[in-house]
This record gives sequence, structure tokens and C-alpha cells, in this order.
Amino acid sequence: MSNKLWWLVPAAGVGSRMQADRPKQYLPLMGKTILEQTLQRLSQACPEAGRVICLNPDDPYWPEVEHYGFQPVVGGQERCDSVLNGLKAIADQAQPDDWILVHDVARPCVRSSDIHNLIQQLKSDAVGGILALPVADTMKRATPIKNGLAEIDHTVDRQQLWHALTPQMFRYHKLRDSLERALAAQATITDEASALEWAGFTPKLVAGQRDNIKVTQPDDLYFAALFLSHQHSTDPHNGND
Ligand SMILES: Nc1ccn([C@@H]2O[C@H](COP(=O)(O)OP(=O)(O)OP(=O)(O)O)[C@@H](O)[C@H]2O)c(=O)n1
Ligand SMILES: C[C@](O)(CO)[C@H](O)COP(=O)(O)O
Repeated sequence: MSNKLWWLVPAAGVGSRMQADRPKQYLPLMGKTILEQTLQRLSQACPEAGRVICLNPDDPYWPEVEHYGFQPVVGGQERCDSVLNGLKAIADQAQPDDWILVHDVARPCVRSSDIHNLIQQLKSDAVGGILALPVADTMKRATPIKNGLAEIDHTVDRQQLWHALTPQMFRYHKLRDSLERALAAQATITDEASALEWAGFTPKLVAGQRDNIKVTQPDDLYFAALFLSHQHSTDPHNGND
């Protein structure tokens, strides 16, 4: 790998859908916080990578947790603003073609095998791409809700539909330039790939495992604990102490 890798972890969200007494990344999960589980995995998977984490400016919890070598920078209003702040923070150190791996703090179950496969598949690419999961179920497009129940408008062809996951891996200068231009144009940017797509690039899709869930709603904590304990019992190198 000739170009340096950087972990950039957006962790400035408040976790409103989790309805907890603190941002979801600081909730307990298998003996650590979600944030610690995630940072430990990332640092163990790529110990050589630079490490930046974007935090809410009012975050009182960070000083209390293990940092795994991650340097904090101030996040922004939306996820994409946090990522852009992280990119600006390493501008003096990152080379234009360095690889930025953006990973949601709220995805603590990502497997090191998926991270290594993503890097292996993309390391010679000019642009980059994302971990993703092919859609397995039959997909329905609904009409606007009437009388309380949604109605099916039509069935969508699932052949080319994927769930976008993280890490999302892009060259520093292409990611920063695409994000800056897309945000200036007020485009809707929900992940890094959507900024690159907006700029005219065609990011690659690398199939990942379905246990790489984003902890979003309360019952996701149950699934995350289940996945982590299964991974610990079957792969002792996957994020264990
Ligand atoms: N201004 C923001 C908003 C979100 N994030 C991060 O982006 C990731 C994905 O966002 P999401 O799951 O939507 O997290 P929250 O915004 O915290 O949750 P919610 O939308 O339920 O409030 C999370 O790691 C979150 O911390 C961020 O860094 N900066
Ligand atoms: C980046 C992401 O995790 C890809 O699935 C996602 O877009 C994060 O934000 P969301 O608002 O929960 O979709």
C-alpha cells in the first residue's frame, strides 16, 4: 500500500432516534461504549492508519473514554459537515492521493475481514468505493400514505439495489473537492459516495457482511450485542481485547 490510510470517524451526532439519555455512541455495549467498540476495531484492523474523530462541540463524554489514538476535531451540523471538518483538520498532513476511510461511530460490528477486503479491492482504484450489501428482499415502492396504511405502487427491481454501509474509502483530494462543491450547491449528501456521485464519479461497491449494522433505533442495541458475541466466539482476532 503506497498511499497512507486515514480513519475519519463521524461521531458528532446526537442519536435522536435512539431516544436515550445520551448520544447513542456513549451507550454501553458488551462492556465498553459503542464508540470504544468501534474505535478499537478500526485501530486494530489498520494500526498504521492516521486517526481522526469528529465530535459534537458540547460532548462531555469523550474525556471519560478510551481514545485508541484518535485525535478529536469539531464536527458540524450534518454528518457531511463533520466529515468535511475532519478532512480540513488533516489538510497539512494528508497527501492528495491518500486514502480516507470514513466509518460511522454507530457501526461497532464491522469486521476486520471486511475492512481488509475493501482496501484490497480498491487500493489501485483512482477514486474509491464503499462497503455495501445487495438487497435480499422483494422491494416495493409505496404511494403516499392514505387512511393510515401505505399502499404498493409497484415492485422495484432489486437486481441492482444495494444498502450503503461504511467504511467508505476515497482519495483525499477527490472526496474533499466533491464534498465542498456538492455542499456549496446544496445537494443532498447522506454519505461520502453521494458527494462523489454528484461530482460525476462512479464509486465501486464492495460486498460486505450483513452484521455491519448502524445502531439507529433502541432494538439495534440488542442485535449489535448478538452480532458482537457471535463474532467474538467465532473469530478471536475480530476486535477482542
Ligand atoms: N452532525 C452530525 C450528524 C451525525 N454524525 C455521525 O454520522 C453517523 C451516522 O449518523 P446517524 O446514525 O444518523 O447518527 P445521529 O445523527 O447521531 O442519529 P439521529 O439521526 O437518530 O439523530 C453517526 O456516527 C453520527 O455520530 C456526525 O458526525 N455529525
Ligand atoms: C453513511 C450511512 O451510514 C450509509 O448507510 C448513512 O447514510 C448514515 O446516515 P443516515 O441518515 O442514517 O442514512
